[in-house]
Amino acid sequence: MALDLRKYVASIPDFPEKGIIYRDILPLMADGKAFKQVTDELVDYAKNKHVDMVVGPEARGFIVGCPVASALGVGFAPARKKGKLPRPAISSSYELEYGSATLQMENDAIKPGQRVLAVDDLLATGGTISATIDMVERMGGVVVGCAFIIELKDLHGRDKLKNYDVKALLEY
Ligand SMILES: O=P(O)(O)OC[C@H]1O[C@H](OP(=O)(O)OP(=O)(O)O)[C@H](O)[C@@H]1O
Ligand SMILES: Nc1ncnc2[nH]cnc12
Repeated sequence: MALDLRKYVASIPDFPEKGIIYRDILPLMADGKAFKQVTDELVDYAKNKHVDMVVGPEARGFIVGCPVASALGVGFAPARKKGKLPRPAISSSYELEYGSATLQMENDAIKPGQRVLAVDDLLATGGTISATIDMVERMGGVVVGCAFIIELKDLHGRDKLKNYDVKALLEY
């Protein structure tokens, strides 16, 4: 029987700043059955999309994106926080719920025409996933879906993703 994944998300008030309710996926990842169900549900969403590559932003996008890529039998390309990649990289900057940041990808991580699934743990303002999509598209990739465990509806991240197919397993 399917688990109620909401029970595995911890909600922590006033982290990392007063007024933010931090939605913590680590309890979900710590439970093998819940983690597998998340992976299976995201793979199910992606399986008819003919995905060639999965991309995910550092850090929690790696935790969720890697098992999905592996289960789909495709590669994973990380979008890393600035200054971590040793080879030539492209950059994209963005604002988020608490602060701003720059992500980078190796400039040949996606080949022109590749069909890309963007994966992250959580959609808030949409800044992180939009920066990731921006880099994929500048390399010639085609984003065929955006998949999240959690969507924070009040932050309207979906408004930035109007041109994309979006899937979130849980809404807050
Ligand atoms: O939709 P947005 O407003 O961009 O927010 C969502 C992003 O924020 C969090 O990452 P964070 O930048 O806190 O980094 P972390 O994964 O390293 O904790 C989360 O994992 C998403 O990547
Ligand atoms: N409220 C939140 N909880 C966890 N991660 C986040 N990233 C952006 N907003 C977040």
